[in-house]
Amino acid sequence: MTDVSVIGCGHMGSALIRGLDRTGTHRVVACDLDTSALEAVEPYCAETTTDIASAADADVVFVAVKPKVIAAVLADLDLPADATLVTIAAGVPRSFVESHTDATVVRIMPNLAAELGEMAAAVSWDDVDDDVRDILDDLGEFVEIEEGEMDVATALNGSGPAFVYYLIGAMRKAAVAEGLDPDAATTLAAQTFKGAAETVVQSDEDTDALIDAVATEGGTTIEGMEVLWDSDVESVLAETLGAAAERSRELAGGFDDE
Ligand SMILES: NC(=O)C1=CN([C@@H]2O[C@H](COP(=O)(O)OP(=O)(O)OC[C@H]3O[C@@H](n4cnc5c(N)ncnc54)[C@H](OP(=O)(O)O)[C@@H]3O)[C@@H](O)[C@H]2O)C=CC1
Ligand SMILES: O=C(O)[C@@H]1CCC=N1
Repeated sequence: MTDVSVIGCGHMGSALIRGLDRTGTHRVVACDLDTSALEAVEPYCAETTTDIASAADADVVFVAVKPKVIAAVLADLDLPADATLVTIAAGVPRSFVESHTDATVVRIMPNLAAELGEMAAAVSWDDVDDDVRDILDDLGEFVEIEEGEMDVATALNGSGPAFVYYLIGAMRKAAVAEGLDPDAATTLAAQTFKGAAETVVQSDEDTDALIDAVATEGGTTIEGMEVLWDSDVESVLAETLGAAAERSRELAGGFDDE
């Protein structure tokens, strides 16, 4: 049983809280200034509080507020050296957080699938912290990266769910335009992404080989793939990730002199 607190119970903080509740192996204190945010997570945690001091008494403290308020939150948060502070804020360097706390700082980029135990997270840290490792295992999959790679990870797995929602929506829309029932199209589009993602995770083959397996000679898939290969979809996706990563770098720039 690890004592965890989550400061900031908005979209990402509440996803972490709900995800941790699924495992039943953590005692979670939720902290937010907004009482309606606390009411929403109350069923999933041991305690809710508007008092940041009550959230400081935990082994692992997630700071899940927006980058623009993190300095104010850190100023009010007094953690002992044996605590671990997990920062999830896009673009906020670990060194900035370290300069405002005695706790060990771990920087992660999570995503909203934490709520379902299907999070993809990128983590940068010096020493492996077993409590944090166990928590991340409970919430999904994580990879360890250098902090310099955090901007691209933020684009890929942090912002990524939004890009994937867009792609699912676009395929669904196209199927409906071709005459499919909208509810059927939603199920088939979403489950196709889910199944394809699981195949990539479980297969030893690369995505080109997996495409070959779908594309029967003289069949339907190759006709669609020819359109994709001739299009600028690949460069549009590169631009999409590039824009998100660039914004992460810009946010980091705001913490250079602090
Ligand atoms: N959303 C996502 O998918 C992801 C977000 N992140 C990171 O997570 C962080 C939070 O993002 P997100 O959840 O989207 O933002 P939200 O605005 O949804 O949540 C932030 C919460 O923090 C609350 N808050 C503000 N100030 C304080 C304070 N002083 N003490 C306690 N709580 C406070 C806010 O209240 P109020 O609304 O009243 O200001 C709000 O409820 C960001 O740093 C973001 O970069 C990382 C990965 C994915
Ligand atoms: O959009 C954002 O800034 C946050 C970080 C990654 C996902 N959401």
